Amino acid sequence: MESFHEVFELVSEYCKGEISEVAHKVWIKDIEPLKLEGSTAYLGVKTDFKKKILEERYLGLLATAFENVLGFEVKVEIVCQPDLSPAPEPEAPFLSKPSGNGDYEYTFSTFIIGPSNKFAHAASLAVAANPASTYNPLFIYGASGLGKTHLLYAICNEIQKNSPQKKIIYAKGEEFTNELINAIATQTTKEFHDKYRMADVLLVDDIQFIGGKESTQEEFFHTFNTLYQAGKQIVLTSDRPPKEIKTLEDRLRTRFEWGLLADIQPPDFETRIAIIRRKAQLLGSTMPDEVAEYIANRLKNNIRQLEGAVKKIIAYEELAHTPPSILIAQNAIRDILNDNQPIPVTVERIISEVSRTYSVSAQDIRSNKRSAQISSARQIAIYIVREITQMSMSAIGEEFGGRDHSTIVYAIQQVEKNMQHDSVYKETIEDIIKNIRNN
Ligand SMILES: Nc1ncnc2c1ncn2[C@@H]1O[C@H](COP(=O)(O)OP(=O)(O)OP(=O)(O)O)[C@@H](O)[C@H]1O
Repeated sequence: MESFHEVFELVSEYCKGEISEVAHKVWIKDIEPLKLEGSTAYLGVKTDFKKKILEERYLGLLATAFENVLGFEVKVEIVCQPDLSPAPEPEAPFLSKPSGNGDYEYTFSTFIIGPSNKFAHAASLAVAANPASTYNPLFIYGASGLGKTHLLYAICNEIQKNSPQKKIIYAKGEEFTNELINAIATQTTKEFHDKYRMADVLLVDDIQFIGGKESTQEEFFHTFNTLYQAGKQIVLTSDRPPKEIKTLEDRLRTRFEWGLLADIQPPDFETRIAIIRRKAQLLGSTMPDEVAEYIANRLKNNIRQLEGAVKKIIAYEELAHTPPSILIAQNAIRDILNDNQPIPVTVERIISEVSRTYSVSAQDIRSNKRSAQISSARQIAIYIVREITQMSMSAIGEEFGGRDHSTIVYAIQQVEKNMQHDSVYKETIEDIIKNIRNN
């Protein structure tokens, strides 16, 4: 029989499907499976409070999960043992420990190399082998779903494997921003500084999201300098190169360009085929050549989509006992393309991005106030709404304080005119549109 730990892993997995991710993380994930004696499972927790909550709310779920996994009825006993197994302090904590996507780990060995990504791959390998001594910072950029996060995690995993004592901190640009805002609100900015500035390796995914946010950029600037001067490695990813993140301050842009910029392009046909085959293999199956070619000819720009198609086809194979065929691939691809329809952008989202960029409140943008700064931000918001939504002029007017059709047309013409004469103005608007679309 498998060890009780393994049994409990399956129990925990079962529970995960039944309750929210947060509840699972808080109440179930950290349970210490102690022993199975007869048909009683003893589960350890660190505090009386946890024991109480588990007993009140989750005993039934745990019992059902055990029964499901083991095939017989199990009585669950929660034991509070604060001293017997104190929570070990991790040696080198990740902020949010990156691993993989559930099917496989994001490591160098699961990354397929082709002409489109070999430069970024080689640079990542070099950084992982010798942090802070080759390329610093390493800045990886490319469109969505092409493997930036995979490479970032691979660097993390490799450094952690070779030097477990190193403190690796991983965050998304958005998380860095939100954490800072929380720290400011709760007056814990010192803890925030300490946390990031103690890193031996700092990896920030989707750094473009700090663009336009003044205090975040300020904070990141100091974090960057502190780490860089102390000889620590920094790795950043973005959907575009630094010079195209128009709302990024120059002092950050130049720093991001100090090290190495490595781009990732969409994979060519051979690489797409290799990826399809490898994904099928990782899922314990094989993809017939004609099906692999069929997929590779239709999904060209996004590896996440290729992977999604392979997963669907193999799930179908397992559930319906039907081998992969072009017909099944056709359905899978149709589903993937439908699933990936962009979420419609709301006026609220546009206004909030404009408000952030020009430091004008969303309320003022929607109002009738006429100061130059507010009017200009409002005109830009109107222009962007017209550019990227299907709304009619009068519906847009409604959103912006009940303005009439001609006022909206006037605002759009003003912006178009300004864009022709002022390249910074134009690029900032393009940047805002990219952020809205990519979020
Ligand atoms: N070269 C590759 N070999 C194997 N798998 C890959 C490769 N590139 C991407 N993938 C897989 O494709 C999926 C999407 O990749 P990833 O999340 O790294 O993309 P991304 O560039 O970070 O996208 P986004 O900007 O949307 O976050 C992942 O599951 C990843 O493992």
